[in-house]
Amino acid sequence: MAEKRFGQRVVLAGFRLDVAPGEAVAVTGPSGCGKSTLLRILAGLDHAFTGWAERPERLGMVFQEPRLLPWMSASANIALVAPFLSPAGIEAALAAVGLAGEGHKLPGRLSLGMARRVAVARALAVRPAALLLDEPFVSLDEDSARATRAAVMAYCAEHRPALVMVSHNPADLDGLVQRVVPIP
Ligand SMILES: Nc1ncnc2c1ncn2[C@@H]1O[C@H](COP(=O)(O)OP(=O)(O)OP(=O)(O)O)[C@@H](O)[C@H]1O
Repeated sequence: MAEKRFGQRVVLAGFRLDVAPGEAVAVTGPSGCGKSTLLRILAGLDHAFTGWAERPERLGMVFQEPRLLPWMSASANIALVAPFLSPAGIEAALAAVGLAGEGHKLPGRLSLGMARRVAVARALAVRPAALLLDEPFVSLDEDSARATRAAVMAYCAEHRPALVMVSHNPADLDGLVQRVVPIP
């Protein structure tokens, strides 16, 4: 349950969301209704709100922008959050999102779509109990989006995290989530 104020602007008033382990939920709503704000609150990145939020310790988050460390290769960005993975494990994480053989590249040498896929691979690599995805497949071509969506679905089938995703794409809403929660 949360209510967040930005000056006079109030978002998420009276909003409540419960997501069980193994459940996948899409949050939809008009631009500016508070979807990204909700994810930040759920992730524990924003504490200045009225209400409460509970989350498991192991979180994976994909922001609207990839947010990779620009001085580290794609593989090193993943290794940073998942030091328990072997080089082969990191290569497998990249291959799962269609980026086999690209791990040596710095973020500046990746397209936006590739960087977004590295961000998804990084979020899955931490083996999160909750996965928070902010429009994760936007700006991906159809094949990349399909591969990346499949990687998320495979992770969910195997590890059963609670998944909260911001998306307007019917392909996500049909295939990936069990429930759509509109924010007014
Ligand atoms: N740091 C901030 N300072 C002031 N206002 C903010 C701030 N962050 C968000 N807002 C406002 O809060 C509202 C919710 O923003 P948020 O980014 O959560 O919306 P959203 O539903 O994710 O939008 P979109 O679909 O366009 O990404 C918007 O009106 C936005 O202008």
